[in-house]
Amino acid sequence: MQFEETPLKDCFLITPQVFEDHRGIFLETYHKKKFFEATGIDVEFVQDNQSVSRRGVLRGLHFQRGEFAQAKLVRVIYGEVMDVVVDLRPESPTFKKSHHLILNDKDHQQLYIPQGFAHGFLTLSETSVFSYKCDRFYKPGEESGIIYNDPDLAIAWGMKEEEFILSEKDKILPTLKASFS
Ligand SMILES: Cc1cn([C@H]2C[C@H](O)[C@@H](COP(=O)(O)OP(=O)(O)O[C@H]3O[C@@H](C)C(=O)[C@@H](O)[C@H]3O)O2)c(=O)[nH]c1=O
Repeated sequence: MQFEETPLKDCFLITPQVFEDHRGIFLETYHKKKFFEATGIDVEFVQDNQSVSRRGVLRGLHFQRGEFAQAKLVRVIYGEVMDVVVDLRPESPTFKKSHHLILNDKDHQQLYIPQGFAHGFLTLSETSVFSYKCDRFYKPGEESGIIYNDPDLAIAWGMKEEEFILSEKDKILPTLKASFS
């Protein structure tokens, strides 16, 4: 299992060791001790989530407010997505910076997203199965976000905007400037 900090502070790309034999493959998807030794982050995950999406579905960019902020460990079990994170921690050297990368069921890479980030993903394959761990419980009413096509972030999602399928709440999320001026 390899850990590499992304251009965003405290946000890590994790590449598992994949063991392949005549039966198929095996990989560790989470190892608390290895995670701590590599990152120095002592996180306790309390909720696991899974979503299934079809091509063009864009979920995000989401976060929970204040004390309900969630760190997440995200991965793709099936298919391929463009995953996007934004550092929204005013005290961070990478405040208001975004990072995007492909996650898929071939590389099995994972992204550790600290508290104080917004997160979203776009499904590039016909279907995706997305799985993630969170260190705080879901808190309805404390959800917030940044609009996917924020002019300052100008995220390269890798697909034409006309093809995006969004929830009604994600269509009306505020801009970065409106929330963090
Ligand atoms: C996130 C979540 C949703 N729900 C419910 C609320 C709602 O009725 C239904 C769908 O919720 P949403 O539309 O918010 O689901 P979704 O748009 O997939 O939200 C997720 O997006 C990605 C990008 C994230 O990073 C996650 O933290 C989460 O915000 O599931 C839960 O019961 N528990 C949860 O933890």
